[in-house]
Amino acid sequence: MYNVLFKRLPGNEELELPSKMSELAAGFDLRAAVSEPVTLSPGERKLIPTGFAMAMPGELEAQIRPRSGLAYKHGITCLNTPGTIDADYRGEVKVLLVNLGQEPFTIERGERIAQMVFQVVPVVTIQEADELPDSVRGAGGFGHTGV
Ligand SMILES: O=c1ccn([C@H]2C[C@H](O)[C@@H](COP(=O)(O)OP(=O)(O)OP(=O)(O)O)O2)c(=O)[nH]1
Repeated sequence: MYNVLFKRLPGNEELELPSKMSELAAGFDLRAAVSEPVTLSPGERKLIPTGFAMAMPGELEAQIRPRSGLAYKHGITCLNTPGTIDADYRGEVKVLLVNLGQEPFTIERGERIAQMVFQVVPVVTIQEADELPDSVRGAGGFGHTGV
């Protein structure tokens, strides 16, 4: 169990904090903190504020992921999915949405636009090496086993 601190940014006191829509949902839904409705034309991308900043334990990251309903029905997704929120980031969490649909899409204040999933990040050290251990795959990749 991890405890994450959320701080509402000024002007967003009434906005609901990220929340799970069911007990076992993996993601906390994020709400748009836009001051007025924002429209994304087809192909357009915009950085949408969430109205909060946070502090999580150092071993965690948070991933910003699209909501499947918005993607399926309207072609709205996160351009940089999954967006990475670093444990030491104290700025406002933002969501980079893009409209891959055929129609303009308008985002209203408070609308659930994406979800945030927390993950433990393994501690990794980088060690330079002249040789790498053999493996069955070797250097094969990018479809070398067939499509
Ligand atoms: O969807 C996102 C992605 C990132 N961030 C914030 C939190 C994250 O910790 C910071 C930096 O993100 P990232 O490392 O992906 O960006 P960068 O392009 O490498 O920029 P930087 O040089 O600031 O690390 O921006 C968001 O609010 N939303």
